[in-house]
Amino acid sequence: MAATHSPLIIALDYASLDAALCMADQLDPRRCRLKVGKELFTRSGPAVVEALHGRGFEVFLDLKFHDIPNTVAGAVQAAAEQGVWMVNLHASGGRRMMTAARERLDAHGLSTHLIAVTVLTSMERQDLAEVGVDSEPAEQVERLARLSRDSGMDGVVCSAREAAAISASCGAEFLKVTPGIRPASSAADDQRRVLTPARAMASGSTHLVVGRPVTQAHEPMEALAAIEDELAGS
Ligand SMILES: O=C(O)c1cc(=O)[nH]c(=O)n1[C@@H]1O[C@H](COP(=O)(O)O)[C@@H](O)[C@H]1O
Repeated sequence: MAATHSPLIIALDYASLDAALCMADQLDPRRCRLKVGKELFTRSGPAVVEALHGRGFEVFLDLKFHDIPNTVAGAVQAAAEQGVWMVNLHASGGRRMMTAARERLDAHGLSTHLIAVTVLTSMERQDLAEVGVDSEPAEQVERLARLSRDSGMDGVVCSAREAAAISASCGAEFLKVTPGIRPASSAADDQRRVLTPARAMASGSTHLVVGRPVTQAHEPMEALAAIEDELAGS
């Protein structure tokens, strides 16, 4: 498998294995990693992970586990045993859930990166209020990032807008995987807390998750190259 130094993770949000592989075949494992999420994995199962590994890509399996500790530990183990580079769970599942997942990976010598989703990048203050969280998103992200670090996570998923504060509190090495990346010319779609690629990296993101700005582009490789150019020039 080609290990890449690129911070780019392209989200393969497709409804079929064929569509996902058609996009993967236009991309280069030396220039990005790929993310497999809920829709694609629910339709195609582990076959998609195998197929992407076979093409040389490192895979972020984004299933955002959130359940009782024993169930999440088992799910994380199952993901890691497929050889994925990264897997995630929801930090709001709490300390015992995250610790159980960490301990399960360690007990089996599995080195998959384990990260926790803080506050989804589609959410604003009003969305948090409706689920009973009376905080600004940045404040809740910070709270969950510290809990994630203390529970043995390798990093968090957050908006790039919160990455600098997390670097300050949890350290530069703590992974900040940031979706909601939008080049200046792209639509925000359903995302709310967005930033451009260059500003996201300058803010301390360690990895950028990019979906539609690349996958919906007429020329996906050109869109990817434009992001690389923006990062190189920043
Ligand atoms: O865990 C994620 O990857 C994730 C967390 C989050 O807070 N927000 C978020 O958008 N994502 C994922 O990142 C990707 C963003 O895709 P685009 O909005 O098309 O760039 C999607 O696959 C989302 O599932």
